[in-house]
Amino acid sequence: MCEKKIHDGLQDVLACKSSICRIEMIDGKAILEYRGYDIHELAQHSTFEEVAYLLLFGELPTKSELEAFSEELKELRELPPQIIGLLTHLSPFSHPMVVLRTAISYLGTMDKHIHHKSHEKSLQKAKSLIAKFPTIVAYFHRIRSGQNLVHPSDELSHAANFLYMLHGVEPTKTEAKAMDLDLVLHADHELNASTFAARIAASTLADIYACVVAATGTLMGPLHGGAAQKVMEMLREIAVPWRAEEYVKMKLERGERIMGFGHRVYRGVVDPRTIELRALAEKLAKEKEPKWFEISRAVEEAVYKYKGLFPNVDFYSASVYANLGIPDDLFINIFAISRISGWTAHIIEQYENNRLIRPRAFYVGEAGRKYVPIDQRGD
Ligand SMILES: CC(=O)SCCNC(=O)CCNC(=O)[C@H](O)C(C)(C)COP(=O)(O)OP(=O)(O)OC[C@H]1O[C@@H](n2cnc3c(N)ncnc32)[C@H](O)[C@@H]1OP(=O)(O)O
Ligand SMILES: O=C([O-])CC(=O)C(=O)O
Repeated sequence: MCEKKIHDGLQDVLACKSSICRIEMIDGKAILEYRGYDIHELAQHSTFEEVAYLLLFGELPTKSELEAFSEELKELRELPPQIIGLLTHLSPFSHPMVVLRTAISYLGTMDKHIHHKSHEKSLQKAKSLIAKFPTIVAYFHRIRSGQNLVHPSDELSHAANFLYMLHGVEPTKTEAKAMDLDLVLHADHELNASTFAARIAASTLADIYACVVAATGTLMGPLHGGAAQKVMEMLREIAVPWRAEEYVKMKLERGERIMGFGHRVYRGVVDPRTIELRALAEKLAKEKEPKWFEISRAVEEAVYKYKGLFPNVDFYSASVYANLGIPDDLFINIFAISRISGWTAHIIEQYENNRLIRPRAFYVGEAGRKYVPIDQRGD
């Protein structure tokens, strides 16, 4: 064991084969593809429903396949009354990500075929989870803020329907498009921590709900999906663009991390999603509140100046969500609403080409100690 190299944080370790998401650095530029399709093209032309289909089935849908898939999702949106009951019983002060993972677990108790892992059954469960995530998040938010539930609309897309259920009014075209684009950009990202957690659980042949709970819990951490909420806290603290440089300098001098910057894979290169999200944040800023985007730009410049780091996917998401009227503590949930499509695609891939994931640790503790009976250990 001693001579073997320890891959701290599993950096650059290839842990499995996958045909879902490709990240490659070519000529100093990052390429990101879902199932071989470039993220910029998907951002420009596709919808979340199309991308979810692509991730799950491996191919872009035909028009009729997309219609059927979208209809299926619509039919699966409503929650069983037991889940609504659960949402009303949970503390309104719980973090909505804790609520989401609790609701997923509860959904598992209601699935009579929880352990079935055939391709067809797993796809069915995946579609149900993708369809229900926005409803869980929107219902909990309305319950905790004492508002009536807004039931899913059959007329609206996945993204537009989420905003409708959350706010109780139909979003404008710009808002619906912005939400949809954000969901497209967050849908998958290879072996990020939450997807890896899902795959580890899947590799034990645990049920899909257990895998998704593992992923949801992992996404919540501030070094992963939790960063977007922290970014918003930072933007609020900075409050005006001219304070950004001084704030960043002070944080870096104290050895603190700036949330929404740095990435395990995109080192010294721009995350392609940032380009799309920055443009989206700018577009919304022109039509709505410009402040968050202006502060974000100033932070981006300062972090590059003092640390040479680029923003990651969580950074501009914050100002996009703020301008869509989404409360700060729902930011991670929005990530999950999108990423459930990637998680389930990876879980299915793991089930179908499985080997238990079980690395080793390099032991650094004491060895071969002699057991001392408790009455001989002193006080
Ligand atoms: C959806 C997502 O999960 S995207 C990531 C979201 N997370 C965040 O935004 C949290 C802030 N970012 C970070 O903490 C990190 O960049 C991570 C966790 C994303 C990646 O961590 P690692 O790959 O382990 O980065 P690592 O620790 O090797 O950093 C390399 C160098 O950049 C610095 N660095 C990395 N991120 C940051 C940051 N956000 N602020 C300040 N310095 C940073 C490190 O201090 C280190 O500097 P040094 O070489 O001078 O010591
Ligand atoms: O890939 C990662 O480590 C984190 C990330 O950007 C994501 O999950 O979208």
